[in-house]
Amino acid sequence: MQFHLAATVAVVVLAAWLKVARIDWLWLLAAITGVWVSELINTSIERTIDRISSEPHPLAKTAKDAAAGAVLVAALFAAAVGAIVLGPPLWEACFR
Ligand SMILES: Nc1ncnc2c1ncn2[C@@H]1O[C@H](COP(=O)(O)OP(=O)(O)OP(=O)(O)O)[C@@H](O)[C@H]1O
Repeated sequence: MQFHLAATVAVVVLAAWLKVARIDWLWLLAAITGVWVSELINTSIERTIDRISSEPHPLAKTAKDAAAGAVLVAALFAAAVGAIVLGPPLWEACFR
């Protein structure tokens, strides 16, 4: 959660500094929201499974791994959006 908060602040500050277009703000906000929502659901599933039983069980493993996979998918989407939206203007600002 602390990593997500730091990443969110960094992206928002960088996007504001680069003055990205309004439509690009929507992509960034969608990506940030996707990561936060998937992480919150992942945490909820993990805690619920741990509350029910700490015994190893194949279904518990599948549920936790699927929830973690959802976070990974959202993070990959966010990385792609970040690269597409922030990459070119950042390159422009740094090297031209
Ligand atoms: N009850 C269980 N039965 C079987 N496998 C489990 C069980 N609990 C966890 N595992 C396996 O161990 C891995 C790590 O579990 P853990 O609960 O530490 O999740 P985590 O993703 O590391 O959570 P956190 O975000 O709290 O660090 C899971 O991805 C899952 O494969």
